[in-house]
Order: sequence, then C-alpha cells, then structure tokens
Amino acid sequence: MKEIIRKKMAASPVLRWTVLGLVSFTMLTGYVIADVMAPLKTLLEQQLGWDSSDYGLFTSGYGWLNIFLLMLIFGGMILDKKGVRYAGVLSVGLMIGGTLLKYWAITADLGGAVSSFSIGGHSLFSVKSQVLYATLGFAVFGVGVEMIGITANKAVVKWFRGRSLALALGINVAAGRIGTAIAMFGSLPLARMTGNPGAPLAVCLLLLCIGLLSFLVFCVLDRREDRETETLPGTEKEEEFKLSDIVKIAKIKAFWYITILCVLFYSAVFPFLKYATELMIQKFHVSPGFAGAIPALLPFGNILLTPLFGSIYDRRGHGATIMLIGSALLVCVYTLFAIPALTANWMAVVLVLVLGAALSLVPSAMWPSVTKIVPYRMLGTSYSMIFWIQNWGLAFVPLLIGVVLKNHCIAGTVVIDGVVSTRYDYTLPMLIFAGFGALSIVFALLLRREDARKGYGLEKPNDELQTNSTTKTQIP
Ligand SMILES: C[C@H](N)C(=O)N[C@@H](CCCCN)C(=O)O
Repeated sequence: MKEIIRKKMAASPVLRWTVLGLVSFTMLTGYVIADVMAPLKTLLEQQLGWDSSDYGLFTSGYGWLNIFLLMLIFGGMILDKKGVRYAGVLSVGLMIGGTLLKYWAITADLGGAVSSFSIGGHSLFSVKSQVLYATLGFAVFGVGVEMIGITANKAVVKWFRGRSLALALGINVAAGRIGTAIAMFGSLPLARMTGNPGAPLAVCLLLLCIGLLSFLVFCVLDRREDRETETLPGTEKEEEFKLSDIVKIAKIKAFWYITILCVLFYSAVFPFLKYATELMIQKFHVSPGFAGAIPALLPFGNILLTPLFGSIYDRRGHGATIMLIGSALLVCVYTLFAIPALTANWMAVVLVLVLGAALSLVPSAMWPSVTKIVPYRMLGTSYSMIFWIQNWGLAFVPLLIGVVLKNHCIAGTVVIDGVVSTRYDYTLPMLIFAGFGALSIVFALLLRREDARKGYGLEKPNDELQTNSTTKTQIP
C-alpha cells in the first residue's frame, strides 16, 4: 500500500463551475455529432441511394478504431501521461478531422464510385466509396468523442474532488444528453428544410469549433490554476502515471465489478434505443410519425435527474445502493416490456420514463465511484478501460438483438404507413435486456460487498471527503 497526498482543493466556486461549463459545453458539441445522423437514415437512403447495410456499416464505424485498434486505451494513457489539456485538445482535433471527412464524403459528388477489397484476386467485399469515407470519418470522430468523455471526467474530478463531485459529473453527463436531444430533434428538420443531409453536419462543425474555443479557455484557466496550486505550501506533486499502473488497475476487484456493471447496464439501455421506435409501432401501436418521440423522452429526463441523483450521492452517500436500484429498475422495465398483453400507449411512456430514471441513477453514482477505487493519476486509463469494454457491448449487443429478431421473433407481417412490413414479437429481446439488468444487480451487489470489505467509501457521502481532501488518501 502506498500513500500520496492529494493536491489542495483549489479555486473559487465561480471558477470551478465556469470550468465545468466550459468542459461540458465542449463535450455537448461532440455528443450532438455522435447522434446527428441517426434521424437521417431514411433521407440518406432516399437522396444518396444508401441502403440499410450501408447505414449499418456507417453506424458501426464509430467503434472500429476504439475497439480493434485499442485507440480508447491509448487515449486514456495519453490523458494520464500528458494531462487533461493536451488530451482534450487532441480529442477535439480528432472530432473535427473526422467530421470534416464525413462531411466531405456526404456532400461530394463521387459519381457512384465503389471501393473494392480483394486478397490474391479474391474479392472480399465492395462498398460505395461515399459510405466508406463517411464511415472512416465517423471512426476517427469516434476516437475523439470517447476520448473527450474520459477527459471531461478527469478534468471534472481534478477540479471538484471532495466538493460536489457527483453533482458536477452528473451535470457533465446531462450536457451530453442535451447534445443527444439537440441531434434527435434538430437534425431531420434542418436536413429537410435545406434539402441537404450534409447541412446538420455543417452546423455541427461550426458548433464543434465553438466547443474547441471553449476548451481552449478551459486550458488557460486550468494552467493558471496548476501554477498557483504548485506554489502552495505543503503540496506534493502526484506520482506520474506508469505503464505498470495498468497491471495495478487490473488487480483491483472492485474495478472489474464496476466495469462489468457498466458494460451490462449500458448494453441494456443504449442498444434498446436503436429498436425502441419499432417496438413502439409494433407492440404499442403508436403511429410511426409519433413513435420516435417516446424514446426521445429518455435524454430529457436524464438532464434533470442525473445531477439530482449525483447531488444526493454527494450529500447522503449510498453510491453502490444507487447503482443497485438503477439495475433493479432495468429488470422491472424490461420484464413489463416483455409481457405481450401490455400494449397500452401510456404504459410505454411510463416505462421509458422509468428507464430514464435508471439511466440517471447508475451513471450518477458510477463515474464518481471510480474515483474512490483508483487513484487520480490512473483515472484516465481506468475510465478508458471501462469505456473500452463498454464499447464492445455497445457494438455487439445491437447485432445480437438484430440476429435474435431475424431468427426467432418474426410473427408475420404488418402494414405500416401503407407498406407491408415484417412483424416482430419483441418478447425475447426484452427478456435479453432484462437478463442484462439481472446480471447488473449481481455485480452491483458484489461491488457493495467489496466496498464493505475494502472500505472504498462508496456508501459514504462524497462531500464528507472534503475534509480529507488535503489529507492522506489510501491508494492501492
Ligand atoms: C458511450 C460513452 N462511452 C459513455 O459511457 N458515456 C457515458 C458517460 C459519459 C461521461 C462523460 N464525461 C454516458 O452516460 O453518456
């Protein structure tokens, strides 16, 4: 066991909340782009001649570099080695570069060119060049936006530890949800109004440049603060991150419990959203024009509830229990979604709202809890390892649900908007999501037990740590 002395909790409240606003705004601009193309699927098919598999390839591009080339992990190590300012500017640079490539691909006239890939004369696959370049752009963007997610977390921890940390992290997550809501509601009307599917991307690029400016202002404040803090008497420099720290992180049981809880929980929520509109139409008989509005309630609820639950964690504690309750809610929601007899519209609205509460509870406690389990100097790498494993779930669970629907859930046909479409019985997919929820409960319980054993303080108020913020903190 090693002990280090935490840096002094610095800065005035005004400065701290300003910093939170600047970093969160930058993250918001990234989150808008992450979801801005989702409402445009039909438009891309109508105007650019894409089909569903083109769209599927493009969407999956988000995780390619992060998952297979381990870019997320490298991003976390860069964050720990070089600090939040360097990592943040790099993230925004990647987001801008990736979005520029995507914008060019969507708006350029490539004359229907096709890119083919072959080995030894055997054709592997061919894809429209436009789709390929747009996908590559989205892949580069995906590295940047995931990296800004972990960078924002570490920056918020740097400025808020010991003082309303969970509230601040909750507000940061809420900023991401505002970004998602802007994309969900603004993208399609703008593209329709201009008749150009690239128009929302152009606006996003402008937003991202403002996000970059916002982050640069943060950098000035952060550097000034660092200089001032270094000169405070009694402040010892924190140990630097070493590669061997990864092994140390990997040896922490609670870290794995929280990571597995994270992948299970997020795999039960974000992939659900990809199918939620169809579920509303087919099970709850919501009109297609209105069906997307019900799942869209989810981010709105989060905007208020995530900071609220964060604040409860700060003042009253019960972090592990909050994660447990959020996981239990998943099981209730998906079990009710699975019951074939429950088809009332209002039921769908209530269940989505409760799901929104779950998606506020778990993140509001999960991200601050990581700071109690791993030391600050390893935080970037720890968050990136959690995100990396979570990205596997986010990439493959939608695929799993698609396969299950295709092979086990076809229940005839149905006419939607005058078009004969396949009718799916969503019982099995909902039970799979409920299963993820049940497993989340198991890992939340394991986490709570481990906390009781090791005394991480997950059940203690974060603000209580304020008194300890300038004293010694135990580090594994
Ligand atoms: C999808 C992404 N990897 C993720 O986990 N996002 C979380 C937390 C974001 C933390 C932002 N500083 C989310 O709830 O959106």
